[in-house]
Amino acid sequence: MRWDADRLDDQGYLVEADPGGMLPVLASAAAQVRIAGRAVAGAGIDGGLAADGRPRAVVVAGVGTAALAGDLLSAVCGPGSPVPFVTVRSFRLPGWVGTADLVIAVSFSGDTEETLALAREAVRRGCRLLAVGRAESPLQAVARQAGAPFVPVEAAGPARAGLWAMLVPLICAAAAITLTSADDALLETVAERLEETAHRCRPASESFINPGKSLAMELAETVPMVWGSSPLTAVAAHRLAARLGQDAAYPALHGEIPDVCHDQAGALDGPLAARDIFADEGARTLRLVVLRDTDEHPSVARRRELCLRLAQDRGVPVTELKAEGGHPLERIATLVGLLDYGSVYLALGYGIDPSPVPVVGELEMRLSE
Ligand SMILES: O=P(O)(O)OC[C@H]1O[C@](O)(CO)[C@@H](O)[C@@H]1O
Repeated sequence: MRWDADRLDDQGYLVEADPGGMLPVLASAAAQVRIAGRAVAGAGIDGGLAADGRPRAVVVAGVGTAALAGDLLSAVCGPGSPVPFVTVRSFRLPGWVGTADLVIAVSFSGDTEETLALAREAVRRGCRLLAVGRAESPLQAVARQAGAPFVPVEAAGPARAGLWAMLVPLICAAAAITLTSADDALLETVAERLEETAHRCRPASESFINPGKSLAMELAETVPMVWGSSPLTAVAAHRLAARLGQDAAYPALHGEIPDVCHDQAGALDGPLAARDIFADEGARTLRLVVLRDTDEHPSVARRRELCLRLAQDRGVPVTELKAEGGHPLERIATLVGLLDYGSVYLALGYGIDPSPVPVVGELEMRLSE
């Protein structure tokens, strides 16, 4: 696999190399937000959730992108939330989860083993349950049997492309129990932000003005360390690493400042950061990608600035992206919209079809043997 930036401006190639249509699917993010908003209204979850009052804790049960939606829910509701949020991404609920808690089982397919196990366990324990997933899926059957509310997920492409379809119901559910604010106007603002990014990152827009293609060109041939400067942008960092792994078969480290400074800053003095004077240009592979939030703790902002300087002092290349907007959902949209394009363009620049993840398919096949 060879990186070739010229591929990104070859319109014929971008269609041919993307048979699963990941680029058009990315462009449908805004539509996903609007459709999900209508699905929530149609499911009538607001009244039911509000009538039962606030739970003791909100537990989001899911894996992969669904779990990431749970992390985003927690970050959007913020550290001031009177109710704790926990994302469970395996087969068992923690022992303390019980009748006073709301378990939200999320699965794009509605047919993922871990999530179904968690949803069934929540029912057995008498927890309040909300399910979000594909219509007529096994997850919907669990909800139906338990008499629990269900929000259908409608989106094209693989699960990772359905982030907005899964996240919007979670945000609306949290709003129904007054843990965040979210109304139609906010969803429309988020949709417009995603539309704007899709326009700027559209395949026909040339690399030199296309932020998605520029990001891919910066990431190419580097090992990215992606650091968020708030809990919200740290989830965006995780999102980029997850998408790179799935779209582009590409590794990336991620974390949140300040914690990540303790764990990963050491790499700035490591073998991937050092310049090999005997090698060609490509020898230095580390890149620091910093995802800034508008809402940063002052001590975090100071560490962010200093870490950027430490990287620059060592000649390690840096990419800095900043979230925009007021509401955290809007801010995350401005970052994730762009990062998703960067990841898909990176795959295409390497000649990789961004839709299938063959090794995960193989894992699932072996598990079913
Ligand atoms: O949202 P679902 O359908 O439960 O899938 C969970 C995860 O499993 C995968 O489909 C495969 O690992 C991921 O892409 C996805 O995030």
